[in-house]
Amino acid sequence: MADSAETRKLVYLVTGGCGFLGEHVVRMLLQREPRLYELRVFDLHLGPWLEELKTGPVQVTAIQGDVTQAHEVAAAVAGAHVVIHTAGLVDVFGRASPETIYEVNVQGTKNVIEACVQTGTRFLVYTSSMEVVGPNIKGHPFYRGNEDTPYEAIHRHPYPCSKAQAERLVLEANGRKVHGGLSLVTCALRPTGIYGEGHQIMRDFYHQGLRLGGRLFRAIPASVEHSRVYVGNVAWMHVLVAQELEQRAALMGGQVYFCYDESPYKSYEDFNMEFLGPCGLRLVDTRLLVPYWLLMLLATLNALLQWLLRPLLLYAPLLNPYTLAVANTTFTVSTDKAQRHFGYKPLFSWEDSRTRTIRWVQAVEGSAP
Ligand SMILES: NC(=O)c1ccc[n+]([C@@H]2O[C@H](COP(=O)([O-])OP(=O)(O)OC[C@H]3O[C@@H](n4cnc5c(N)ncnc54)[C@H](O)[C@@H]3O)[C@@H](O)[C@H]2O)c1
Ligand SMILES: C[C@@H](CO)CCC[C@@H](C)[C@H]1CC[C@H]2[C@@H]3[C@H](O)C=C4C[C@@H](O)CC[C@]4(C)[C@H]3CC[C@]12C
Repeated sequence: MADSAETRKLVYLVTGGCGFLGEHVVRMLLQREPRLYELRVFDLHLGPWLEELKTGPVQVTAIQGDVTQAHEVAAAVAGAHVVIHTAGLVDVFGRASPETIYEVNVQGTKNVIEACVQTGTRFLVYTSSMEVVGPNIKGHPFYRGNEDTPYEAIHRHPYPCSKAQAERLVLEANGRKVHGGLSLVTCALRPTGIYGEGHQIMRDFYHQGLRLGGRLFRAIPASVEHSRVYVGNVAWMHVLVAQELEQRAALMGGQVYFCYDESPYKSYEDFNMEFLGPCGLRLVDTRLLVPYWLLMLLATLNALLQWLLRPLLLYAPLLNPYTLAVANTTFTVSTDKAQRHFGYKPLFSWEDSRTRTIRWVQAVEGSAP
């Protein structure tokens, strides 16, 4: 497509644009949205990599800001055509207080919605999560489910509760009149566990394996399957939704879409080994599964230690009763809703996604944990 000033007229805002997913969304927009005139990247912590993007044809505006501050959000949103709201506090490890998680995930999302209404921005894409659905506190499996599969979505943990509340707010806002009299069009994307370049938890597992002499110990039975999705495909879905919302407002407005691709269904650990294996780690003899009661004991002990040590230091290991429950419950998605509604096809094959992630883990090798 011609790269003329006439074709470039849209202003996009990406909140959380310097996070794991946000950075991929930002880069994907620059590659795949030829109508882009200005790209605003809003984050609490701006990445130095943004500088290198400022030399291209699109005006990249870095905005250091906090979604919990309504005036900062309103200033960033004013004049934007589309907002992609990925900013969030992703914490299932007890690093932040429940109040802070709600403040960022729920109040932050309210602020984004109100800013759209006040300033006349019509298109809002929200990054929700599979956790809005499950796994639930009863540990019910969600097997090859889609957006319409009945499931008891009951949660206690602040992260899924906050994402569920925020998603509801976004969907309820669909159709609200914005400044200027037109209607707001919103929708929510629900990624399953995202992986790929920049995935902090993968990095943590890798360093843990190195510390254990190149070994990881299987904790979860291989039969417990999870859906995972490559970050590049999640970013691509966000860009496609943003591009299609105007033309297909009646169909897509107020809808939710799981994020999916061709990544295989596997247990969380077996899936991670697809990348960590080629980087020299091995999962110790599959017959020597750590017994579940022992894991539960360790997880509970970790939670207790976290509570006891809180006045002195932050102790937030990967294993706690909540992460154990999530890891130990099947949650797999099988749907084609995104394809039917806006023509989504994964941009990256499983082989591409795997190769890119392995290359990234190999580059992480030697870097500080
Ligand atoms: N990582 C996953 O597996 C996964 C899966 C499903 C959904 N999600 C959702 O995707 C989104 C992005 O997650 P991620 O994995 O990239 O996390 P991340 O922590 O890497 O990115 C979140 C970004 O939001 C920013 N942020 C946090 N608080 C902010 C605030 N108050 N104001 C402005 N910016 C703030 C952070 O600085 C960070 O750059 C989140 O909304 C998360 O709930 C993530
Ligand atoms: C029992 C441990 C022994 O190896 C393994 C613990 C693994 C857990 C740390 C992760 C298992 C499942 C992950 C979650 C899932 O992939 C989906 C998510 C949704 C998203 O919105 C945020 C991240 C996460 C909650 C993700 C977090 C890490 C796990 C609990």
